[in-house]
Amino acid sequence: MTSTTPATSATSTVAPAVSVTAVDKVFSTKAGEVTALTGIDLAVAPGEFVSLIGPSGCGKSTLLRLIADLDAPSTGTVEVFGTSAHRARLDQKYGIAFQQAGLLPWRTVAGNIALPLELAGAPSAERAARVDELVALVGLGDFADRFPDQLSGGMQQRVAIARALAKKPALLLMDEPFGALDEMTREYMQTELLRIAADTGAAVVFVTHSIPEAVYLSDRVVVMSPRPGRIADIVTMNLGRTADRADDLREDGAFFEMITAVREALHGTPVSGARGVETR
Ligand SMILES: Nc1ncnc2c1ncn2[C@@H]1O[C@H](COP(=O)(O)OP(=O)(O)OP(=O)(O)O)[C@@H](O)[C@H]1O
Repeated sequence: MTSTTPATSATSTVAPAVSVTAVDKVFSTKAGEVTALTGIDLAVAPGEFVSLIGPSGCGKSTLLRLIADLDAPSTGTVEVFGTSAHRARLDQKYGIAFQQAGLLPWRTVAGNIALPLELAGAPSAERAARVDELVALVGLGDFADRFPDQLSGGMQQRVAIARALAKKPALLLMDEPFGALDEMTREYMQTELLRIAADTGAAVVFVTHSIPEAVYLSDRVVVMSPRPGRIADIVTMNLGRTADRADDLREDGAFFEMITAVREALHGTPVSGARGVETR
């Protein structure tokens, strides 16, 4: 079942959205060295949706941070669309969204979404047009002038996603973006994210603790094991194109079969390591 190459365009000559090769990450702490990741090889195709799942401390966030160039690997290489992760960050080739929406409270919805465009020096007319497009894309057209504290958690998260998309990145890096939402809002946001990813053609690397969330969203689910963090398995979802997934997929037999497949892959990891993964 393990395949480090993308499920789609495996024979394509187009550079992968993400290419992680022979990566180790060792942190030096006062208590000694912590090997967070070892022997990581992973390629994500353009437009592909890949989730990272695994017990607490297996290195999911560390791997995402290496792809985002927020930290550097100890050995190995990370490339984004064929350039170094560092170059890709400077060129703003990806958008990033974390569990906390991280909005600026003194800026409106439109002001928050415009921020990356302002930082890039986009002319104000172009900025305004793009912000209009983005608030519509995430369904917040009537809320452009509101401030973050006037929005629900789900709406704040949609603003964060719109901000991440402002520069039209072909890659989105998301670390538990829906972890703080109630279950109904979370399911709604999952469906919205698939729609937005399909509309924009962006590849997504998505960290989650939830098996159903990973199964619903992904083309492939990367199952990680802890101490040191490594890829234990990669499970390809046989649920049709992510772009076409509707809410009723969650009640489909094939959906439950895929949940079982991911759960079994996780249970291949040490039993004590299963902490921190939700099966709901
Ligand atoms: N800056 C750091 N300094 C030292 N150790 C770190 C640092 N960042 C992460 N680690 C360690 O690396 C390991 C992997 O951490 P990471 O946060 O990537 O795991 P995770 O799978 O995302 O966990 P969780 O599911 O709980 O968010 C852990 O043992 C953690 O303590």
